[in-house]
Amino acid sequence: MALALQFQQIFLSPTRFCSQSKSTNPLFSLKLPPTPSIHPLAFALNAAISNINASAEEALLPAPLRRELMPNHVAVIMDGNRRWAKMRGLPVALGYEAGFRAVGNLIELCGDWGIRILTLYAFSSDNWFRPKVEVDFLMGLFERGLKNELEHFARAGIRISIIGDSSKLPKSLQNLIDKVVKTTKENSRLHVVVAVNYSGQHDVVQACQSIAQKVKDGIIEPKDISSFLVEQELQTNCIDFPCPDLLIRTSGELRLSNFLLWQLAYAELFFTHSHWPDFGEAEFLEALCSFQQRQRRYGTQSS
Ligand SMILES: CC(C)=CCC/C(C)=C/CC/C(C)=C/COP(=O)(O)OP(=O)(O)O
Repeated sequence: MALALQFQQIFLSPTRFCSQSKSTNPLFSLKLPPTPSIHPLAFALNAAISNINASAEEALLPAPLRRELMPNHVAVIMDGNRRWAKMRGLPVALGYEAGFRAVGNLIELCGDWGIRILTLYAFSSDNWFRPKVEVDFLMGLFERGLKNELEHFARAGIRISIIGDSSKLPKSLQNLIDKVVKTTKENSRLHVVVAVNYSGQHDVVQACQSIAQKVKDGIIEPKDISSFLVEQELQTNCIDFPCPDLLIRTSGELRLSNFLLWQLAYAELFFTHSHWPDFGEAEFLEALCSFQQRQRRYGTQSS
């Protein structure tokens, strides 16, 4: 335990979820009038500021990425935290800690690169069957992370939502989740959706139950049930783009593990052998470049 603590102090010093947000620089949000000002000097000045504005926006995106092809919504299965720890002879808890830091880096990159929604699979409804000490550690990590970063989320324009059945979580975590969700709900730079005690099958089942109830109550008729209506009833209805454009799964497993089963119908998939704690900027860039080279046809047109 002492060794673990020492490692934590040396290698896992607390980092902020997001560093100083580049997009909060007033230059980036400066709105210029659509028509040139009357005085030529003012016009030249406006044009110069406009160029700074444009180049600054572009500078946030690494060279191979094209802004118009960026995914709106990225979902991630953060697999391999325990394997990462075991490979290094470390306690599992340190794998989760390192995974948590990788989350912070990814949130920062998504904010900087203009991704609108990031959905993270933090705890599946099957994860309760893990050793109690591990589950307790994860619950503590979620609580500590949310508490420490709340102020920072608020400042960095990050909105937090939770999907899954949070009624089974420790009461203190439930209360904190309510507070974080309320405090950040007006933020619009990046929407981070954390799936905790989540099951994709259960999400579809609860949507069916809700629709069945509406039919029973005479609010709708069976013929009114459509894909659109089902989507409204899924837990991801809290976000602007409910269906992810890109799913990333780390650690070499090629499966969905009950994550966003309906919502991933047309997502592009990116799998990597890296364990989640090792997933950083270079690999995220690779995933996005791969995404930008895909032809998304939604089963309709030929190429
Ligand atoms: C607040 C927040 C979003 C925190 C994130 C912390 C974090 C990384 C959680 C992931 C938990 C989890 C069950 C991962 C699955 O991989 P695994 O650990 O089971 O790895 P394994 O496949 O090697 O066993």
